Amino acid sequence: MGRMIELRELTKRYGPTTAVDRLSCEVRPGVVTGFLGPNGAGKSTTMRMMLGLHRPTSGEALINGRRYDRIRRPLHEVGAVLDADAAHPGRSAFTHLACLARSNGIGRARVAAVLDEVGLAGVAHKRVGGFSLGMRQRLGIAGALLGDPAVVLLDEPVNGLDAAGIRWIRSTLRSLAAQGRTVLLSSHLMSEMAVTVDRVLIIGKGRLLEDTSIHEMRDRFERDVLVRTPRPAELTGVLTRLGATVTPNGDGDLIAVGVDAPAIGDAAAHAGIPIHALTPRSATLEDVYLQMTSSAAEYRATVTAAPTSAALVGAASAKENN
Ligand SMILES: Nc1ncnc2c1ncn2[C@@H]1O[C@H](COP(=O)(O)OP(=O)(O)OP(=O)(O)O)[C@@H](O)[C@H]1O
Repeated sequence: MGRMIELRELTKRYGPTTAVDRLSCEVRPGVVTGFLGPNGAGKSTTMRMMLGLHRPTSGEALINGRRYDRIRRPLHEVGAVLDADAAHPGRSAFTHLACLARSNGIGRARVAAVLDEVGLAGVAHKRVGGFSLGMRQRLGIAGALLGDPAVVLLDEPVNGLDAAGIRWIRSTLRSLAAQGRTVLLSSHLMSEMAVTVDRVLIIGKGRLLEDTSIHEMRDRFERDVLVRTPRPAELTGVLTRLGATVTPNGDGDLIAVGVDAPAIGDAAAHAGIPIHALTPRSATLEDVYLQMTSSAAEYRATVTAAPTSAALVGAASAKENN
């Protein structure tokens, strides 16, 4: 297989808890993939199995076609940042990386190069204990890049970072992907992911809910239009004849799906029905994600009124029936 991550029916149970449940998917090179799910969904457990830190109950996780424990020089194939505080606070950044490098047969020149790459060259000999969270994250990434690996894994890399730190991580991951690497990062926040990743793997309760691109996710969830009119019954008749699905929203307004705002305006004008407001709306990715994962949390869903549109609820419940 190519240089990528492959999960095959990966499963991890802790006593009665199934943390990861027959997860099968591929993470491709050349793009940034987000591994997304609410707290407790199984992201960390999955990443730890990819890195050979936990043994799967069944199934397997392959990196470039091999299980981690079969990889002879792991740092050269997969770099990981699981915990920003992995470095000893009393050591300097350089010493920390030099120890890591030595155990993998990597020279000191490479240590200096990665420190430069992450912007820590100026503080290479300062104690890690005095580093900010952003600096510790950079150091973690420097460690992950030491062996120039084709696969890079990061667990919640932007957690707690300020805006500049998040921007830096984002552009760093993009350039790593552009170099042809496989980049997987976990998060529980869709808002973070939407601007950073190309593809998303969404999990809930250890199960794969979605494996798609951000673009596809945006496109799939239909838009709707909020319409305010003093003659809702008549307008509903007109729009229904145009093929729209119209539902009252409870505040006296109508929600129309399957027809866009200009068509609604034209049809209303043609019928002589006044329009007081016409608002196209789209479900945000955050809404879509919350809807998806909340139904996973309940396993089988009674789909309750979504915070956004009727179209969104329809799409999400259709998916559950698959
Ligand atoms: N060592 C363990 N022993 C027992 N249960 C565990 C253990 N590790 C994880 N779990 C359980 O497995 C499930 C998945 O946990 P995991 O930490 O992988 O989720 P996560 O998606 O990474 O969540 P978070 O975003 O909170 O880190 C949870 O229900 C958790 O309680």
